[in-house]
Amino acid sequence: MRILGIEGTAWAASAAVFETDDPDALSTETYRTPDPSADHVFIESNPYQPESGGIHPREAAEHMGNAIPEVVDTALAHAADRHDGDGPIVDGVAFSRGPGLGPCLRIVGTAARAVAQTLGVPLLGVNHMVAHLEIGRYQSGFESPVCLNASGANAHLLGYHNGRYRVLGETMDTGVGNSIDKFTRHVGWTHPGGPKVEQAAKDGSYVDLPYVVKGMDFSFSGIMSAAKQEADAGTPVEDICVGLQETIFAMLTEVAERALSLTGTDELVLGGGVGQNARLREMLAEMCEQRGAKFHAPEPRFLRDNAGMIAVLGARMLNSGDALSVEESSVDPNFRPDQVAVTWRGADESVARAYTDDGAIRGAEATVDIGTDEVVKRRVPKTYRHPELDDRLRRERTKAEARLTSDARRAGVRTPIVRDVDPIEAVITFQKVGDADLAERLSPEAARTVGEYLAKLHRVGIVHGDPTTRNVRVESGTHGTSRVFLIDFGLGFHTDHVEDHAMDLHVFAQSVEGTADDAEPLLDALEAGYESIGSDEVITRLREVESRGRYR
Ligand SMILES: C[C@@H](O)[C@H](NC(=O)OP(=O)(O)OC[C@H]1O[C@@H](n2cnc3c(N)ncnc32)[C@H](O)[C@@H]1O)C(=O)O
Ligand SMILES: Nc1ncnc2c1ncn2[C@@H]1O[C@H](COP(=O)(O)OP(=O)(O)OP(=O)(O)O)[C@@H](O)[C@H]1O
Ligand SMILES: [Fe+2]
Repeated sequence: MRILGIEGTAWAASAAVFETDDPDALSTETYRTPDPSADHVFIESNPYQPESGGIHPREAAEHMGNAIPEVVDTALAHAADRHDGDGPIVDGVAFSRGPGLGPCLRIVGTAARAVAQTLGVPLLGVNHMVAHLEIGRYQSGFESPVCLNASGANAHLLGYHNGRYRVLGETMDTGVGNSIDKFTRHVGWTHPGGPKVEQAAKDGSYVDLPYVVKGMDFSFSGIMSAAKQEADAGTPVEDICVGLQETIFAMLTEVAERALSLTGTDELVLGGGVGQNARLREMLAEMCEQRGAKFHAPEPRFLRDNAGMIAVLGARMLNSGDALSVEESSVDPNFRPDQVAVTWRGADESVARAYTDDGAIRGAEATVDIGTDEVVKRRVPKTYRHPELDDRLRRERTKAEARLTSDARRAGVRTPIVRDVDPIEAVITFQKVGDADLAERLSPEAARTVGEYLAKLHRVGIVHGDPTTRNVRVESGTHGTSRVFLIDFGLGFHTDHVEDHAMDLHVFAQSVEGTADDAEPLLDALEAGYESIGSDEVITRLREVESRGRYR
């Protein structure tokens, strides 16, 4: 099978030819690790380089108008060379349908339709974000990994469940590459800034910057303002670059680890242009090695925007009969990865794995030894993090967790009793509570209680910070009654901000959607529980958080 791919969502005008002698490796029925020697990928790209500032949509579209026909011609000439005579020179034309800049996407769509019609072959509309993560999954042969996409306009964690890619966590403001590029513009460097930050960081020393994760979500705006202020105050820019890399990439590594811990999977793949950064890859590889997980990052030509990843996913789509008619092939600048009906994967595959509790649990942050009536939680040093950052986080979180676990109980929420705290060693001894994590015992009744608990916390100005289905314990009593406990307050803090309260609900909802078969009744119960005690304003804000398009 031979597929032409076309990419042009923002800066890379790119065309590719993907050819495989092993089409079985594309299919879900004969699932197995692809044989890399059976594949051939040719990529021709022409990047748009803004003369000053960031990407200008109009200039980018002009670039696509000139460069797309050229790269497509080059790729088609290559396909013609490899063709042995019968039938059309490619079996299908795959193109980036979105997300991206509208004017650029329209040029890509027009080119793809023209080639597909001329050759009389199927048209394949690819979601660019799903392509960023499927390339790593295809190459690695991993069955059901957590996927971290670290690209320019986005940053998110995805896992496949029930026929779709679920967003397990994502940026609450700008994409990771765009955030870095904004800082480099501030200090007068040309676009793109990411590679320059990586280079400059080689000569700098670490400076502290704000570190913001909320469950598996995160945000970059605070750290970026702080970085700009440091630059204005005269801190050497190389030092800020070290601080930026250490902080941002530790955040991404932490949320990736939390997603592994939540889903129980032991496979991680990386995608997106920021994935070319060696320090990010090093942190992820180290984290995975330490928890016995497998990690795969594609080579740089498949990480940055490229048509190779579009062609490879197009081949899988064609293989599952997932072609588009010309009439329904319009582009979509806001195409979210969780909107894609995934036809090329088995309906019962899932990122969520059965959980084994063997007496010592490895969470995202800590190791937890489970005794008969006590548990000991140790925040062991994370060697992927800069030692200063690691010390700070372990100490702060241990103190916050001990204090908030007790504060929450006074607010009427069931939590384990704290028996001992050692903030220096970052160890807490708790009463053992519950007989399973909520992830194993999902029920609308328990979800309702979680809603009530969060409302009680918010009423006294406490945010949990990480209320996932693994941070709720359930104890079954006689006659079908059960008691519910909240644990793991390490990311908690005190605030009355509606946004932070809504984020607690959002984090819980995402953890349910990523792993439950029927999330709807659980989420309804969560909200009903919350509304019975908490403020409507928070639910209204939750709707807003959920609807935020993040492709800016
Ligand atoms: C929608 C689509 O157009 C968009 N594409 C995109 O953002 O291009 P991508 O190639 O995935 O990523 C580009 C970003 O990747 C950053 N980047 C490139 N090399 C880097 C490096 N060595 N270290 C850090 N960032 C790097 C650049 O600064 C830039 O912000 C996306 O995937 O979000
Ligand atoms: N007090 C407790 N009683 C019973 N089980 C507990 C208790 N505390 C923790 N556990 C078990 O240990 C697991 C990990 O604990 P915890 O969530 O506190 O660690 P973590 O490393 O912070 O995890 P993450 O950051 O991934 O949520 C829990 O999911 C739960 O199964
Ligand atoms: Fe991209």
